[in-house]
Amino acid sequence: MSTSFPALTQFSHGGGCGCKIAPGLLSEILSRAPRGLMPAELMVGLETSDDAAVYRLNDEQALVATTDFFTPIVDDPRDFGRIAATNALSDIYAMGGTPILALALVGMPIAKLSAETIGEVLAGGAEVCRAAGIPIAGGHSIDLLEPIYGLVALGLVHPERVRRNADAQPNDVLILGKPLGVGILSAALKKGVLDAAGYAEMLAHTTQLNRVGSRLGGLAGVHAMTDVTGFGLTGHLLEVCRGSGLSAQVTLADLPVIEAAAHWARQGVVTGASARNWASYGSDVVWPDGAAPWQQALVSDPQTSGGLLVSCTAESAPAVLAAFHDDGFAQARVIGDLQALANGAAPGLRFA
Ligand SMILES: Nc1ncnc2c1ncn2[C@@H]1O[C@H](COP(=O)(O)OP(=O)(O)OP(=O)(O)O)[C@@H](O)[C@H]1O
Ligand SMILES: [Mg+2]
Repeated sequence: MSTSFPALTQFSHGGGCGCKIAPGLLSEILSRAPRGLMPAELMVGLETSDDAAVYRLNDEQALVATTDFFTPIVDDPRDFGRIAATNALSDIYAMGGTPILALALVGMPIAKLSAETIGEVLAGGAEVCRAAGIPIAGGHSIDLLEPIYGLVALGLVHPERVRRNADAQPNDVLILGKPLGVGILSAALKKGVLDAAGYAEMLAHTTQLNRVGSRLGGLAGVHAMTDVTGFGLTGHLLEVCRGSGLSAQVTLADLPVIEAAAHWARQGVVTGASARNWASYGSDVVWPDGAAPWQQALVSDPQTSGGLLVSCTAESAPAVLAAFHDDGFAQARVIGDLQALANGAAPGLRFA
């Protein structure tokens, strides 16, 4: 961590994916906008809150398009740039796609931050795009009160390898690629109680590219995929359930968890966004009697640059887990499954 730059989180009211507008309010806002055009080539649009738009170019190729930007979640400018870029590319991988190019989105308080500091943020983003094998081919930059950074990301995917969040099938198992808790670690950082090892762990997870998604899109048993970000595991899994018309069961004891995050959550160190997220899930979530409040904070914890959530057949689960493990996602594991809806029941999620 460099010390020669001003601490970036002092400029942000809430960092990373924790500054996303909560799902309930977002859908209310979006419902007020007139419905846009729906060309036949648009394979994935707004309707199921999916990770990216997908537009069929020809029989072999579809364009995947997404954008993500947010305020600083860490103090170090280069680390902030790396995390934001890794997060922005994640939605391409979550559709089964491969990124081809990015544009940078930059808003910075230029009276408070030097060109050198802002340049470090951009260098962090450039480092990640280079690792992902793509150029940053342009962008847009404005003077703003709070720093924001992110990317427009474009990718390609074979139309048959597109993995929506709405195509999960009954009896699929659910596999989560990264452990939960980076939001809790960011709350500990903001409180000044996160040690160097905790910071290193947060950075390791948030800068790990979800590249394995391109490979998973090619596995026949993989029906649906999304990435877990600002709405927490519960929010993004509910998007899968609603889009697919299914109910989910998740076993709390099977969740991969960052140990330091469990420690801080038990002490009550959590983000404000987790309570907002929880409130927005409403009655679609059944919570077991006796489960601890820190576990509730964990399943609603906003994950900045979180893991892929895969819905696949039980037969393909070993191959999915092997792909994750090969790609360095050591803590990927099965966390639950999906079932058809009972007569008249609404899509929902039950924790056990
Ligand atoms: N202003 C907006 N206009 C149109 N669509 C929007 C707007 N803001 C958000 N959306 C859409 O709402 C949905 C929000 O769902 P969600 O946050 O899970 O998406 P996401 O892009 O996968 O998030 P993340 O980038 O954090 O993974 C997405 O489909 C997104 O494209
Ligand atoms: Mg997403």
